[in-house]
Amino acid sequence: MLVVAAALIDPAGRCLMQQRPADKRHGGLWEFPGGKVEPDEAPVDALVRELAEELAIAVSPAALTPLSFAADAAAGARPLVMLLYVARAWSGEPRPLAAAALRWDLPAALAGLPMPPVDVPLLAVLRESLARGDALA
Ligand SMILES: Nc1nc2c([nH]c(=O)n2[C@@H]2O[C@H](COP(=O)(O)OP(=O)(O)OP(=O)(O)O)[C@@H](O)[C@H]2O)c(=O)[nH]1
Repeated sequence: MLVVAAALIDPAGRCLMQQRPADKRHGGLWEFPGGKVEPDEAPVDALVRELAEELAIAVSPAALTPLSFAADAAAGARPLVMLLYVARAWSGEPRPLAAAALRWDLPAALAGLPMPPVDVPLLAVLRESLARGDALA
């Protein structure tokens, strides 16, 4: 299963995380907004679509910068590969259309949140990248 997700970073350097509804897989955990890539869909197009569906924001494909990826091969579950992009520009104010809640926090403050396994190393990469002041993040 290929999943795409975005770290939306605001001008204060805070990252948006959303909480999965209790009745879904990984319910209650905090995740990057995004979702599954459909067959024949380009990953960036899938992410633009998911951000519109989940948050009601418009993001240009050019504003999505690939950051890293991670894989989760947990026993009993479909192997998952997640591609994480960074975005600093979008239009609209993110609204929790699909999530139980949204929160904005500095990546360092997000580290203790309960999140799916693939998100943990990706959040660490994001923190390091932001701390270095990488142009891409
Ligand atoms: N969006 C998102 N999904 C994640 C993250 N980490 C992670 O393990 N996942 C998993 O990746 C899968 C994404 O599925 P989803 O349910 O969000 O995607 P979707 O909107 O396309 O699916 P649906 O329409 O079937 O509900 C879920 O199993 C979810 O638990 C993350 O940071 N963001």
